[in-house]
Amino acid sequence: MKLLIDSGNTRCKYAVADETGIQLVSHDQALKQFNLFDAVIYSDVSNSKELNDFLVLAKEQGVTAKEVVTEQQSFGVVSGYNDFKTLGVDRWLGVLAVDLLFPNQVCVVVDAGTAITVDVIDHQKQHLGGWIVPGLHLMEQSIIDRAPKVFSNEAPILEPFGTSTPNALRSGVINMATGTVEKAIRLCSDMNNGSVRPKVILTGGDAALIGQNLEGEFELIDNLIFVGLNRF
Ligand SMILES: Nc1ncnc2c1ncn2[C@@H]1O[C@H](COP(=O)(O)OP(=O)(O)OP(=O)(O)O)[C@@H](O)[C@H]1O
Ligand SMILES: CC(C)(CO)[C@@H](O)C(=O)NCCC(=O)O
Ligand SMILES: [K+]
Repeated sequence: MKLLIDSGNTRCKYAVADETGIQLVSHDQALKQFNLFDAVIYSDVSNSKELNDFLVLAKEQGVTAKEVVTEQQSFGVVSGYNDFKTLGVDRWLGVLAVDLLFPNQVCVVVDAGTAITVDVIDHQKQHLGGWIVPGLHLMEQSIIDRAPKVFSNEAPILEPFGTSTPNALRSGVINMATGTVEKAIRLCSDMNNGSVRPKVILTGGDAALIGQNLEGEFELIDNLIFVGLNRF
């Protein structure tokens, strides 16, 4: 049984993997079950303390800990970055996950967390590169911090066009995100003579919200990064 750890920008997430599949678990559950694991597989974009605590524990108990990092090529998937090491490992894991789940299909992978990232893989396992934009929370907060009259509230409502400041802000940032994803889908279709709509895979804390407002089909895969980690 393996413990998978995704150390993100805002928080660490955990999953347990065995023959039966991948199960998301809390920090406390991971800690409590630690003696059951024979390996820890992790990725880290932020040098988190929480992750480090688990690495210390693994060392103390003689459990192998393997860090997954970006490579020029993994499982036949080729990075689209000029300097492959600079691609975020969370993005690479998302690409490796869709390669496993949807082999030889053009996929647009969207990870909506602190940042929103978009990555594209073609039908020949070639990663084409992607986009990095601020996450929903970051978009809202950056304006609130800089414009004294812009504010949000507990439950802003999405409207076609916002009729209050909180609704205008929320509706605006959601459309920033969905517009970005829809543009990526369109670019991919155009690259295939408009004949193939890519498969669209959403993950991350804000994936559901973006999905609800996105045109066309998509798949929501909460544990996508862990599917990638579990390949190692
Ligand atoms: N408990 C929570 N803590 C932080 N963000 C949350 C939480 N619940 C929902 N969110 C939303 O999820 C987004 C963060 O998503 P996610 O959890 O994927 O982020 P993350 O841990 O920062 O991931 P990463 O750092 O890998 O991008 C925020 O923009 C926020 O709107
Ligand atoms: C873009 C983020 C912050 C998304 O979590 C992460 O993938 C990262 O730190 N990437 C490094 C820069 C890059 O991917 O080009
Ligand atoms: K992430």
